[in-house]
Amino acid sequence: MPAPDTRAGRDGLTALLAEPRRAVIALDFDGTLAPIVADPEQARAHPDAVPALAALAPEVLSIAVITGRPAEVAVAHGGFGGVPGLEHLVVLGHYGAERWDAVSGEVHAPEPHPGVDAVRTELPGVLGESGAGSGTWIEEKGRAVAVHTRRAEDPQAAFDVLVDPLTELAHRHGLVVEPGRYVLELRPPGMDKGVALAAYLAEVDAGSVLYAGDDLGDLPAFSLVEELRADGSSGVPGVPGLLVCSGSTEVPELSARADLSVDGPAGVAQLLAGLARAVVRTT
Ligand SMILES: O=P(O)(O)OC[C@H]1O[C@H](O[C@H]2O[C@H](CO)[C@@H](O)[C@H](O)[C@H]2O)[C@H](O)[C@@H](O)[C@@H]1O
Repeated sequence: MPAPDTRAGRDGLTALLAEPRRAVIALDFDGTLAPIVADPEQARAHPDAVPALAALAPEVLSIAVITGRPAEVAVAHGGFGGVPGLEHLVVLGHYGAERWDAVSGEVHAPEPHPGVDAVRTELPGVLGESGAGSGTWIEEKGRAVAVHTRRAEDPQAAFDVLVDPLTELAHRHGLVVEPGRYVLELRPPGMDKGVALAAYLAEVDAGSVLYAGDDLGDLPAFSLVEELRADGSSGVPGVPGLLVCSGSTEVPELSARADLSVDGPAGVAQLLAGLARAVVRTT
């Protein structure tokens, strides 16, 4: 097991290993469990990720995937359905607005936000006027739409020219812009990965948490874990936590906040497998 760089992270890992049956393992999907690829349709979980999750799951309180993807898409691309060991997996999709659980195999979701239809109609015109250029394309996500620039000649330049017009379009229809790795998503407000993780940890009465992510959309979950463990410093029992960055050169903000950085999805899978071995030894 690699040692976390911070005291708080080492405390989080110690708590997790001391009482694994009270630990929640929460993970982002793209860039954390699945390597980044140019076409989101082709993204799949790293081959070592699901076996590691399946080995770890029976030893901990629960495992949750918290993703910007629609829940069903993450389940399909992750290959999470029907896996022995993952019978209680939960996938919180659309930043927590949707929920799939392996027990029922069903997705629960709120009513669609009317602003998404309006944005969908206007988006091609806004993109055409923006000067973002070829290679910029729209991902249809049902409850949201995302504009990707990874395939543009200059992905960062295309991203930069889109920020203002897409923010204006989103706000005009009551939506927010979620920036990510060469992607700007226009989605309903009111939910983020911190809100989703807080509700989930309370629901299962977690005694510790590990959160792993790679992108800006994971920062609210990082903040939540930081808040929960800081509670312990004021005399109120806090929740120990370990923040893991699935490292890339694209998002330095995450590694700066993490207790432990690993080498992308391969490193995350290796960490999960190491945790599984460690908790089996201690239980
Ligand atoms: O919360 P996540 O699970 O990290 O999902 C966030 C976004 O991920 C996807 O885009 C990212 O992955 C693609 C496939 O590797 C890559 O092509 C793209 O550049 C990345 O930004 C997904 O397509 C988005 O809908 C999600 O919002």
